[in-house]
Amino acid sequence: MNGKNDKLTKLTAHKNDSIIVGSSKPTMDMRHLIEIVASSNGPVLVCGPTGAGKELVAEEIHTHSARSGKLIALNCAAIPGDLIESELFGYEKGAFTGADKQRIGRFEQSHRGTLFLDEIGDMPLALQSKLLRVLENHSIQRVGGKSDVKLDLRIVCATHKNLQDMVEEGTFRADLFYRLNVFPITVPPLKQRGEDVLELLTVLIDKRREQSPGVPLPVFSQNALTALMSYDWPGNVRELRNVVERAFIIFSGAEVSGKHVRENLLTLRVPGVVPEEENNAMWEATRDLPGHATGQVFGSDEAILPQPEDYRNWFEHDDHIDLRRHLRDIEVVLIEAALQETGGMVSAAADRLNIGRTTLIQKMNKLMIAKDIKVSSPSPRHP
Ligand SMILES: Nc1ncnc2c1ncn2[C@@H]1O[C@H](COP(=O)(O)OP(=O)(O)OP(=O)(O)O)[C@@H](O)[C@H]1O
Repeated sequence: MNGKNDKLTKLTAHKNDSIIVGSSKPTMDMRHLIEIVASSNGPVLVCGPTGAGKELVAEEIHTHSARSGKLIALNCAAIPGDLIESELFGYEKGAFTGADKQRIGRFEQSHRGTLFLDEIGDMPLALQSKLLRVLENHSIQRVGGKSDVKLDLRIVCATHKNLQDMVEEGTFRADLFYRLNVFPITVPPLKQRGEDVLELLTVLIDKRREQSPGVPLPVFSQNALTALMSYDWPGNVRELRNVVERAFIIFSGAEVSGKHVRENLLTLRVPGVVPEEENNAMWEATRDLPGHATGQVFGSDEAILPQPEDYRNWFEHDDHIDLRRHLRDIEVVLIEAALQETGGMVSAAADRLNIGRTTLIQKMNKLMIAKDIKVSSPSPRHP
């Protein structure tokens, strides 16, 4: 890393033997729980929203256990319901058409190791009772088989669904739920552990750099970091990983500003850049506004701001305007300009904008604007 990203690394990197990145309290608490539970052989239920790191928790539990076997995974949502049984239990030769030789299933593959059943909420009801029996008896029968195979099993399940609700609806067996829920671990959504964002960003940038050495890094400005930290992350760490991916593609070797983050990287929340036609239409429609044609609006001591009334004939130029977006853009530009003018002094900027300091701070938080606005930032490679 170079420049700001170097600083970022020093600020946020921490050394430990965990694959779970993050030093926020919720993450540390979760890691502590994992350490406690890893050494037991009981089932663990990992809950949390999609992309938050449930699979990583399963990996960590296995790594910290003393179990000598492998970590074997099965995603119950990714396999058609009628195939899950043979995937899990394996089958004997001739058990069904196409079973031309014996096959060992995931239960047996995970003997002395850990079986990770992802999306357990998607397991068909009929199989749920079979899983319960395995948990009680510590043995399985292959499909088409007659004898029991004794196994040393450790099961970790994960779900983003609310199993308790499913139990009430009758779509998840209560007895299995209580058997699995002995040791629940909840992976909090990323928005509840905002302090982890910078650490994760550093690690994800490093990982991405390892994949393509020689590609110049995107350099995140302070504003960009502030914007990332104030975002809600509905897609959690997976979404952050996608943001890093996009940053490498769009801003390789360039500085990423807060505006770039809002408009180019967090496209889930803020739709992409204004299409060129929309931009042109905006320019066409405002070129006749007072001051615009003469460059006075931004260029002269006698600048005249466009007046609200001047927008009255907007629809003579275009059929639509995204009002919320337009008003938000004006707010962002003026607040950033005021902060720049006052060297990041919030009270002074609030004076210039004729609003209260608290109001300005609320707006800065909402619009993800940092105090220390950069004077200029290079354009992205492919804006
Ligand atoms: N704390 C973390 N530290 C480092 N990487 C993380 C962390 N949490 C998640 N990731 C990364 O984010 C991505 C998504 O994580 P993971 O697949 O574990 O999420 P999940 O909760 O199992 O999602 P889903 O419910 O959609 O399967 C992976 O690339 C994972 O490596």
